[in-house]
Amino acid sequence: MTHARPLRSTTTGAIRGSIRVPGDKSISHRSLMLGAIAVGETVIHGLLEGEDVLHTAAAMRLLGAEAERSDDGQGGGVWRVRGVGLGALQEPAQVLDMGNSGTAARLLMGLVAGHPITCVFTGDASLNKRPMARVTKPLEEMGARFVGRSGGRLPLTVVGSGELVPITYRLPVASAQVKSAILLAGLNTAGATTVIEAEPTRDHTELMLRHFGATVTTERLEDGALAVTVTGQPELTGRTIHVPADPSSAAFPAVAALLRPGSELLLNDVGMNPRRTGLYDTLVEMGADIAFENRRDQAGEPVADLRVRHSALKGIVVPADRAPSMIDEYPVLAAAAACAEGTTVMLGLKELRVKESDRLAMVAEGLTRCGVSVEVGADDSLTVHGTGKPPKGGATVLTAMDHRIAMSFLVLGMATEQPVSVDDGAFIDTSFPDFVGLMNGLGAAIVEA
Ligand SMILES: O=C(O)C1=C[C@@H](OP(=O)(O)O)[C@@H](O)[C@H](O)C1
Ligand SMILES: C=C(OP(=O)(O)O)C(=O)O
Repeated sequence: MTHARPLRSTTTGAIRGSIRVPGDKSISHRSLMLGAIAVGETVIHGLLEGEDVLHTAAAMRLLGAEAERSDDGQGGGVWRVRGVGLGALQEPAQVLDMGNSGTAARLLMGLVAGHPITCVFTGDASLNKRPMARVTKPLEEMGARFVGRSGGRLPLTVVGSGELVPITYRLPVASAQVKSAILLAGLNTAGATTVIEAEPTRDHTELMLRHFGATVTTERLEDGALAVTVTGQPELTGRTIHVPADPSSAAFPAVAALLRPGSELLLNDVGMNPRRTGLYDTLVEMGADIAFENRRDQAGEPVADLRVRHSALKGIVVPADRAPSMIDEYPVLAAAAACAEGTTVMLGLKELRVKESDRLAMVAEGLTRCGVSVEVGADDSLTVHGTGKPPKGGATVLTAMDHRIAMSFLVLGMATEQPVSVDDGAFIDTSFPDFVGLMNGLGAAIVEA
């Protein structure tokens, strides 16, 4: 990103239409990474062509895989990845730049840790502030080495090994990225590597590893935790993948439709993996009229078409144990809560502090600027007091290089008395290219500020 892109969103009429938001970002990263270490060709339909995923594609090329895009004849792209085989990633001659993406950085550090190569990782100013010790610590226990800045942040150098030792690791934080990094390192490790998670986080890595031919088991332990085990050194074979539409991206047009009278919106092919649908459960509890139609399985992932209609929302308490299944959706939920009648309390949000921005602080600051009464608790809870009337708006919200802060407040601006501006919408391209065009096609009014 070079130049800031201020945007302004103005109260709109109904949000109406039928769209497909871009492909799931988590599944897109994983399809490129596993395709790169499989034997043969992997064909990916519906890959998210956002900047985060394009950084992963560029990194896989530097690590020796081929990854080429061609038109699918329907206005989209088909990606073909020719893998090098497990253990055969090549030492890159350049720094691996992960841009704004925590998923790309952490999963790829796990993958290269299990290879006898040395790689230098960096990211943008946002990513280089984010904690990486949560990944480097277990990987060091397996035998990889890391050299970098104090506090284990990027830029850092990974000295991988083809002779890692398997571990059983209990996650100290509910993080699918940490779980995935350890499982990916365990792929090229003799024996069984196990990750224990007290709370179920997204399981796209497990599902996709099985799809490519690895043996991955998930066992519920007596204390209720899940033990995920990968058997090392599988034969991974190139596959065809159909990436569903991203439920985290669909959340933005969905909330916009809920907030605007007269709205009826159809969101097609949305991924409905139960580890990702906490926001939709929450919105329905708040009174949202959302129909989940045409439920089906698509290449191992559940999918549905969501029909969303304007609804009068009520404030509720969102329990902490729901956080892993909606961890990226709290900013847009807060926008919905600001327009609801009554108070919404969101519990267990400590992890929001270390996303692309400190989302807890940025959401509270932005809502306050828009005239919404909000509190951040000492327990990292977020409380939003909705009045059932449109918030005042009329502010410019700081986005801190965070795509979801930008999109959430542009959605809020569709329902406020006065327009809401964001200081920089450029980072929306990391996860939702053409967000502005798609939303304006539904009836929004987002313009360059
Ligand atoms: O594994 C993944 O693809 C992701 C996991 C989540 O991060 P954590 O695992 O750090 O919670 C989420 O915030 C991120 O957008 C994508
Ligand atoms: C936190 C997110 O992604 P990442 O961790 O990959 O930067 C996100 O997409 O909200």
